[in-house]
Amino acid sequence: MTQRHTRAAVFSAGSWGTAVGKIMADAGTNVIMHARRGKIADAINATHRNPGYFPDVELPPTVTATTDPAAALEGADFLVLSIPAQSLRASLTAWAPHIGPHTVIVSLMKGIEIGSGLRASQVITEATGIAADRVAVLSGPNLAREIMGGQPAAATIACPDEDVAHRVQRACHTTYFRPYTSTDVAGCEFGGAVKNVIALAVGIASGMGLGHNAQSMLITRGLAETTRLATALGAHPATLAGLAGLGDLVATCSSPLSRNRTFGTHIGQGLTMAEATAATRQTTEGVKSAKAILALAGIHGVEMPLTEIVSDLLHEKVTLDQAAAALMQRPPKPER
Ligand SMILES: NC(=O)C1=CN([C@@H]2O[C@H](COP(=O)(O)OP(=O)(O)OC[C@H]3O[C@@H](n4cnc5c(N)ncnc54)[C@H](OP(=O)(O)O)[C@@H]3O)[C@@H](O)[C@H]2O)C=CC1
Ligand SMILES: O=C(CO)COP(=O)(O)O
Repeated sequence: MTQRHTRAAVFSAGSWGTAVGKIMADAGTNVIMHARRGKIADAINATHRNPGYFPDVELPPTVTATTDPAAALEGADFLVLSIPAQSLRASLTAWAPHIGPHTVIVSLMKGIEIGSGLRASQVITEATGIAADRVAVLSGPNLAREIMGGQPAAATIACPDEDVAHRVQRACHTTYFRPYTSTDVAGCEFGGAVKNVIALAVGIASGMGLGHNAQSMLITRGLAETTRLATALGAHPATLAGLAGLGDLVATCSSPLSRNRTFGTHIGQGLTMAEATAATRQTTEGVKSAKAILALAGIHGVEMPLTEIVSDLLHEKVTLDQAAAALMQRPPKPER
């Protein structure tokens, strides 16, 4: 008897969805991408390339595409979700009726929902009624463009059910992609969401012409405030020192491939929010999540001075010089 191939439905065919679709196909899974646009789905089927995001990279033949959510989800072992975090709840309302009773959900999203303050995995369980132990999170230093080029990378896969995390790990393990497992879902998700805000801060500093000392200060103090928030909300501090915390923070804050860092650079160079938004074509989660993260910090009494100043800059409440002065002139304190 021939063994049935594992099947993954990847929603949607943007940068990271396409890269994870390729990883899973390279790991031996049959992948079906759900694209919003028929043009993208048709091109993937006809040319094995995604012309909207990576026209130069050939996808394995086991990657196909559709615009029909029911067809994509039929018989899926995994539903991989990779859309902007703020659109997740509304999208799930349409997709949830097609999710099978045993399908494992894998969230790739790095954002906090405005209004509810929920992490993506929490939005998924709330919007679909699926139990948390069927929802895994994949997070780490994973710039999609590098991974599409076959460059080595690692990530953390977190799920309260270790067996589920191991299943996802097996489905994503390739010669160039090395996933580790964890049960600390909150730690992974806060690491991923807050680092986008810190990458905005580092981009702003870089755009202002500030040097590596200033950028390292922001990365390090950014990690301190990420850890404060995450641990106040139940995360393990070690997770924030791992791939989904420090690892992702370093990659995103250092690389010109990061959309968040690049957006920050535009702001630091003096572009208005409208101009920076117009210059950015892809998802920039930190811009939206800053507000939600700050609200969470307020509720839980956690000090997040960098997130606060980035949020003020994004809402054009302070100038760049005022923001820099406000951070440097905070009262002296012990390092923690
Ligand atoms: N890119 C990266 O390197 C990484 C990204 N991530 C995270 O992955 C998530 C997705 O980001 P990424 O793939 O980069 O974003 P992209 O902007 O590259 O792609 C977004 C995808 O979502 C679709 N989409 C956009 N708006 C909506 C909406 N309102 N409803 C439903 N679908 C929508 C887009 O469709 P269409 O093409 O038709 O517009 C596209 O397929 C984010 O949370 C990000 O933080 C995590 C790790 C790495
Ligand atoms: O999360 C990422 C890398 O791990 C991608 O970062 P950007 O969304 O800033 O491009």
